[in-house]
Amino acid sequence: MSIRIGIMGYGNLGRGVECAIRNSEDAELVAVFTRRDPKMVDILTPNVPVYSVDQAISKKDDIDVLILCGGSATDLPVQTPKFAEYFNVVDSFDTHAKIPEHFANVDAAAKKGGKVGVISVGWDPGMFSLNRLYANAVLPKGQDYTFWGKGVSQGHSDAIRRIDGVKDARQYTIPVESALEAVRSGETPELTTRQKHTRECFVVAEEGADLERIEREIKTMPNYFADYDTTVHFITEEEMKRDHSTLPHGGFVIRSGKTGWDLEHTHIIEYSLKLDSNPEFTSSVILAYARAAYRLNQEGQSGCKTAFDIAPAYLSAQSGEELRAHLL
Ligand SMILES: NC(=O)C1=CN([C@@H]2O[C@H](COP(=O)(O)OP(=O)(O)OC[C@H]3O[C@@H](n4cnc5c(N)ncnc54)[C@H](OP(=O)(O)O)[C@@H]3O)[C@@H](O)[C@H]2O)C=CC1
Ligand SMILES: N[C@@H](C[C@H]1CC(C(=O)O)=NO1)C(=O)O
Repeated sequence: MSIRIGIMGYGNLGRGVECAIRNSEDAELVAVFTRRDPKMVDILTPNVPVYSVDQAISKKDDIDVLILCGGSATDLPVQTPKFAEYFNVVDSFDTHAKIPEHFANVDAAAKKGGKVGVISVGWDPGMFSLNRLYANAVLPKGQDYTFWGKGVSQGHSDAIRRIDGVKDARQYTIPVESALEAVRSGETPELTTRQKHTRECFVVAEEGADLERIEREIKTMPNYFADYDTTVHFITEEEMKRDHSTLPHGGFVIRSGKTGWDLEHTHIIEYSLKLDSNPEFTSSVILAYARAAYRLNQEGQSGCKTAFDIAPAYLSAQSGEELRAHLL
C-alpha cells in the first residue's frame, strides 16, 4: 500500500519531491497545495489535483505525509507548526540558528495532533548533520569542517527573493580556496565563517526598485549574509534565464581526529556530495524521511524529530531482513 504524499508549496523543492515520488516504489502523490491561484500552477504529474492552501486541512484524511516545500526564511516557520497538528509533516528548514525554536514549535503542534513532524532534513541540515554527528562521536579528539560549493544555495536564493523589489535571485556559495587547501592538507586551522566562504548574488530587480536598498538588505541579512563577504550583481531576466537556469551544488564534511594513548595517530573522515540538482537531491532525502515519518506514526510515535532522532532503517523502502541481507 503506497504512502499518500501531499506537497505544500510548489517551487524548486516541490517539483523535486514530485520527481522523487515518481521514482519511488512505495509513495504516491495525492495532492499539491499552493498559496497562489491553483489554476495558475501547472504540475508535472497528470490527474493530481492542485488545491489552494486553505483547502489543506479538509484533505487531511486523504494524506499520510504532507511535505512542506516552502522557503525557510519566511514560509516554514509558520507553515510547518501550523500543519503539524493535522498531518505527519516533513520540512527542510535550514536557518540553523533558529532550528531549536522551530523544533519546539513543531513539537508542540505535532504532539497536540498525535502526529510526527520531521524537520530540517535535506543535505545541510540533514546528511551533513548526520556525518558531523557520527564523526564527532567516533573521533571526540579532533576538528571538523564543512565546506559548500561552488553552487546555488536554495535557502539563500529564496531569502533574497523575499526582499521587496526583488523579482528573481540566485546565490552562489564559494569556498575560500586557501581555507580549503589548508584543511585538505591535514591542517586544523581556526577559521571564522568569513574565512571559509564568500557569497555571490545575481538579482533581477522589479522596475524602479531601489537597488542600493536591496543590496544593503542582502549584505546585512542576519543568519544568511551578515557574516560573509558578499557581492551583488543586478542582471536582466534574460541574463538570469540564459546564465543561471541550473541549480548545481555540493560540498563536504571533513573531520580530522586523533586516537592512541598519546593521541599519536590521526584519522580523517570525509563525506562529500556533488549535485547536478540541489532541489532534486534534497527532495530525495526528504521523501526518505517522509517514509520514516509515516512509519514512526504508524508505531504510535508523535512529536518533532530531526535526522538525529531517526534510526537509518526507517528511511529505507526495504525491510529489515532485506537490509541485513544486502546492505549490512
Ligand atoms: N536542508 C537542506 O539541505 C536544503 C533546504 N532547502 C530549503 O528549501 C527551501 C525552498 O527552496 P526552493 O524550493 O528553491 O524555493 P522556491 O522559491 O522555489 O519555492 C518556495 C515557495 O515559493 C512559492 N513559489 C515558487 N515559485 C513561485 C513563483 N513563480 N511565484 C510565486 N511563488 C512561487 C511556492 O509556494 P506556493 O506554491 O505556496 O506559492 C514555494 O513553495 C529553501 O528556502 C531552503 O531553505 C533547499 C535545499 C537544501
Ligand atoms: N540549505 C542549503 C544546503 C547547503 C548549501 C549551503 C550554502 O550554500 O550556504 N548551506 O547548506 C540550501 O538551501 O541549498
